[in-house]
Amino acid sequence: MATDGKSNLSFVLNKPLDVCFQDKPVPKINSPHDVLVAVNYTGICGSDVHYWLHGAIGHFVVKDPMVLGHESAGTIVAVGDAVKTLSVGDRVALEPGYPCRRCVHCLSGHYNLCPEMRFAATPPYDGTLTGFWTAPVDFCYKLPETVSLQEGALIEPLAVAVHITKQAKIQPGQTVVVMGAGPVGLLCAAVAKAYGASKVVSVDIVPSKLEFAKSFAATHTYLSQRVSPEENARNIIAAADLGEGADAVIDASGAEPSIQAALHVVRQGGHYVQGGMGKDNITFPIMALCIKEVTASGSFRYGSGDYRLAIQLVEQGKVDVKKLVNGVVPFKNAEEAFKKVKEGEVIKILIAGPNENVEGGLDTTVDEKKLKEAKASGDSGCC
Ligand SMILES: NC(=O)c1ccc[n+]([C@@H]2O[C@H](COP(=O)([O-])OP(=O)(O)OC[C@H]3O[C@@H](n4cnc5c(N)ncnc54)[C@H](O)[C@@H]3O)[C@@H](O)[C@H]2O)c1
Ligand SMILES: OC[C@H](O)C(O)[C@@H](O)CO
Repeated sequence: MATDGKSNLSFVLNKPLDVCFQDKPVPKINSPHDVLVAVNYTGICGSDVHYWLHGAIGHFVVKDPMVLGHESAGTIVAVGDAVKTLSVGDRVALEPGYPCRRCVHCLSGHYNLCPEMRFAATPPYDGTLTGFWTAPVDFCYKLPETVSLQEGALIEPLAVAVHITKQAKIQPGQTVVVMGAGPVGLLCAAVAKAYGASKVVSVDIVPSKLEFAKSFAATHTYLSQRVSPEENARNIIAAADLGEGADAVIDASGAEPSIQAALHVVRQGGHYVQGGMGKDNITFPIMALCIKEVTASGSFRYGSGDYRLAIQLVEQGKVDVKKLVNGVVPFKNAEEAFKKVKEGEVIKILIAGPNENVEGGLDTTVDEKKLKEAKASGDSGCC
């Protein structure tokens, strides 16, 4: 596709709470192994909102204007000379982090740990809320015919959940507790179920989130109380009849009280996974970890095979990511969408576009149907 003269509208964060639209040059295909993708849908992640509000996450500080967004799907509009596996018109989910491929972590298959990772919308790298995005072909995943572009934009958070849940080493029939019922916790619960967990308990401090969790993937829910972590843990175990404790506990909240309760909920010899990000340092119950010989793991983004598995889970109907989408807004309303996420009114909002007239076009079938249903039921989401 000739991109000369094409608009490449991008949603740029200048500094906290200061965003604008900029028409940037369309990126060039710099390697024969790259593809150029017209971005069709992008989900808003908590980290995008955090950068918008605070301009930093930990030591990642926005010093220069940065395009936001990293949960995207789009349509291929051009391919490099060496690309054999994808063609113009293919609909793809974009994996938004590009490792060096040479360091010890990349070579041992843990490329998500690459210290030279260039991750979209993690400063100093621009994100995917833009018209065109260029990426190595092996970080673009063709969507099966039955998977929509909107679902494609949700593959990124689902891949996060796949990676977290892999660390929990869940066996069929085991019991799993997931702390936090935001998008990541909900998806972890769904993946745990898909892995064959017999009980999946969602824990949160917001009743409406638990109601949704029950309708989405949880077999049991627990509304965390302002009591000691030990008491919350006893209550969770009793609420879901977990015997001596859960086989695996995943934290997808990043909240200190939840992490503390988690170590009391997990059974002897069970698995604990830290997926949530929060304060750098917290008080951590080391005696529970030690005496129960709990295996504790961290989980960061996603690695080999996670995107493919995420797409399969959607294709096979094992994780219905569409249910998380409360609304789809046009690109020009991106800031409104960020406000809605900040206000906690939605689980997931997708931003459509900015490209609506490129080859492949926009797949609006899912959102139009969903929006009509939402409007009919009086729940207009954010749109
Ligand atoms: N490990 C990774 O690579 C990775 C990737 C993306 C997001 N994250 C992190 O995962 C976490 C979840 O992401 P999200 O997008 O779902 O965020 P979110 O903020 O939407 O969800 C967090 C949930 O935790 C709940 N919560 C807060 N305190 C709690 C408590 N004491 N007990 C139980 N629940 C509590 C909140 O009500 C909320 O529903 C965040 O910390 C995020 O930073 C990690
Ligand atoms: O899903 C990926 C995450 O949102 C990112 O790692 C972010 O939290 C930090 O850049």
